[in-house]
Amino acid sequence: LLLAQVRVMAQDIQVQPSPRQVNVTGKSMTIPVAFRLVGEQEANPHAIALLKQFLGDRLGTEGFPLFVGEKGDRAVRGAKRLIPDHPEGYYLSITDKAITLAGNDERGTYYAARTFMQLFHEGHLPFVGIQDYPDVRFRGVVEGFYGTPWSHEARLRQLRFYGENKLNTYIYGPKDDPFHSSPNWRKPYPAKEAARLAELVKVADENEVDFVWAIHPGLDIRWETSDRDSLMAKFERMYDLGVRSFAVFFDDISGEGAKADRQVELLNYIDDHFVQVKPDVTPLIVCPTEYNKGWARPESGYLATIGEKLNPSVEVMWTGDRVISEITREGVEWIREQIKRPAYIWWNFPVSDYVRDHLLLGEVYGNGKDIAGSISGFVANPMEWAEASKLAIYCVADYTWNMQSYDRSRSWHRAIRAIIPENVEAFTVFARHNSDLGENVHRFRREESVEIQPVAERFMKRYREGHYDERDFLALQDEFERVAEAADLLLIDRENEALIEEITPWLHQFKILGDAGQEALAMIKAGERGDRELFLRKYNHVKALRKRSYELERQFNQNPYQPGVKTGTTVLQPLVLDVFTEATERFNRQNGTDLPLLADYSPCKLTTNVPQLEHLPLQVYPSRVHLTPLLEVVKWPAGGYLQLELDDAYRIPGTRLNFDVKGDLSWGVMEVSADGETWQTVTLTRDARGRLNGKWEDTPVKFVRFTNTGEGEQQVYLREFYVVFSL
Ligand SMILES: CCCCCN1[C@H](CO)[C@@H](O)[C@H](O)[C@@H]1CC(=O)NC
Repeated sequence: LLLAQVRVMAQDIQVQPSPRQVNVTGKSMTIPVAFRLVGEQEANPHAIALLKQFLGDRLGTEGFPLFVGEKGDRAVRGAKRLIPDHPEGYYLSITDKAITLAGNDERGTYYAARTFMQLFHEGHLPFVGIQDYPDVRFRGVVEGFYGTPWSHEARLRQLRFYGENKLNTYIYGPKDDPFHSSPNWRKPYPAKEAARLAELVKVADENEVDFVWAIHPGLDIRWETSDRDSLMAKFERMYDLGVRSFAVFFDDISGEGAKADRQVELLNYIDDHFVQVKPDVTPLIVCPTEYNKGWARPESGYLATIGEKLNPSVEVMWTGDRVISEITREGVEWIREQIKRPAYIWWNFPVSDYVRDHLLLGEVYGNGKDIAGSISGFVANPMEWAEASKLAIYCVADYTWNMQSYDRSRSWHRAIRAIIPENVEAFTVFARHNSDLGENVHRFRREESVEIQPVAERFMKRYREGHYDERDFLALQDEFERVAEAADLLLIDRENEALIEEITPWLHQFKILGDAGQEALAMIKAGERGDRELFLRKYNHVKALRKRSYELERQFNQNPYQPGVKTGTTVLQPLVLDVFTEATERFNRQNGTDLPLLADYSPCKLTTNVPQLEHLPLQVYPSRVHLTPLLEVVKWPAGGYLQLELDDAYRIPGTRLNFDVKGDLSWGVMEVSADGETWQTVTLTRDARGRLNGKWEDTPVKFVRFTNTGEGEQQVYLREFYVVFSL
């Protein structure tokens, strides 16, 4: 046995998530050429399988002893006192005599094995004693977004990723799966989907992940025994497929399905007659209709009913103070009071189904580090881009396992190394400029381009004043070069093809941004040197790049909500536009020319007095304006109006309203006006799919508005509202 000559200190121990207690002697040993497993019969079979697969032919009947087992197993009898008395806790020790992997329970043993595997990577084994356990009981991901559900392969990769990062929960709840939600929640999955779900459950088990199957019945549930029995029957079928963890989602619904006492009656019935009678089913999880503080209405008594009448064994989900929000100590203490139990956090990040043209690749920050004792679970709702979501998921794994030691920047850098080790630098450049959401209906924002932002701001200010600092100019040029390089390096990356496939549209957009930035800066130099020919070359190149960018937006990632491909929207894109505009305006002044600036205006302004619509981004095309549809129920007060002001007077060959609403729309009226004073009503006709269509062929108008002229508040789903205009 050779003592390795390298000293290994605690901070050299690269274990993810960060372990709670690490004691080192400073010494280490070369990796034994052979190991023998002790305890195989009693230990968690998934841990044994993992070790066998990892050690491969190093495993034999002779060799260095590797003791594996749970508290009470013979193989780890000696370590009993050292095993942390916490769910999923473990004790790991490496000495010159033996290695011990001792779990407080089966999952703990599995985690000890995972940690052991990470200690291998430097080619020697440090002499270490680790006592570790997670802060949060249930940790993982809820696939709960609107949009294209993840593919089967993507889900398999996710489950293995969770096993590697000690996440123990995956909640299956894709809103657009018709067998999860309406209309087919009552029906069994067709054979093919059923087989796939069964495979997911198996792979989840192997990775010590609870596969939670969620049902979303609220859109059309009837509070009768027939629907209750349908739901129970569906759960039985999922149980037969191997599912041992269940959830009921009552989010994003209105009407009958939203009644608290009905929901509680059903949930208690499921708990009493299904969860509690099966030997091996984990606690039932519910996502309430009032799932964030912004929507909680004390007068409705909804949360009070949940708190008082729902069986205490049922977990209740919560997204925080708003739908999309940072989770704070104050916030979780508030909800704990209401629901009389710790909340099970559904964190709506990095979900991007309300900003679908953006990638959210930034750091995970803003959540309290002092909330572990007040929550029972923490699951992240990801983007429809499974591989790209791993960045945030990795950080959530770090955060929920050991909150106090969580370091947002260290975790983010480790996440990138874990996901694309061959192109860390390039992906870091890409991710740091693809992290903010832009203006959005939830008004949730994230930092972006943090390092270069002050340089860009200072440069533009001084450039306008006529004396910028050359070092700032060079720093910006360098960053745009890195942007262009990163895009090309990642576009040819073959190591994580699934990831590159997801982000390719954004990589093309990123390349254009890098080129446009360098060329816009070159316009400044050409202008300063009075080199008209060069200036015009660069000017035309930037305009061409802008057009390519615009065409890319029309071609990729088309969806009815936020179609297109946005990148660097918070700092770099505006900087390119500012530099281009300033340089062109100077050129025009110096040369008496009138080179047009880039058309980046928005020909349409939205005004409204309906709170949920206030910050609705518009999708503007050459002759159409779309309102971004909303996934949530919109409460439209009497007198509430939504108004579009066009940039000129147009005819309106077509306008469409698609409010998915119970009953008719007689309470609303659509009008147009040329001056915003006198209004004419537009006749709306309903088409086969229930959508309301109108048009205005008379005198051109500048304003279009829709008003609730009825007596009371209406609740609608704003599925579609667009105006086609023509000169
Ligand atoms: C506000 C209702 C629409 C938001 C729905 N949110 C997410 C953000 O868009 C969406 O991905 C998801 O379905 C979720 C619903 C939700 O937050 N449930 C607890």
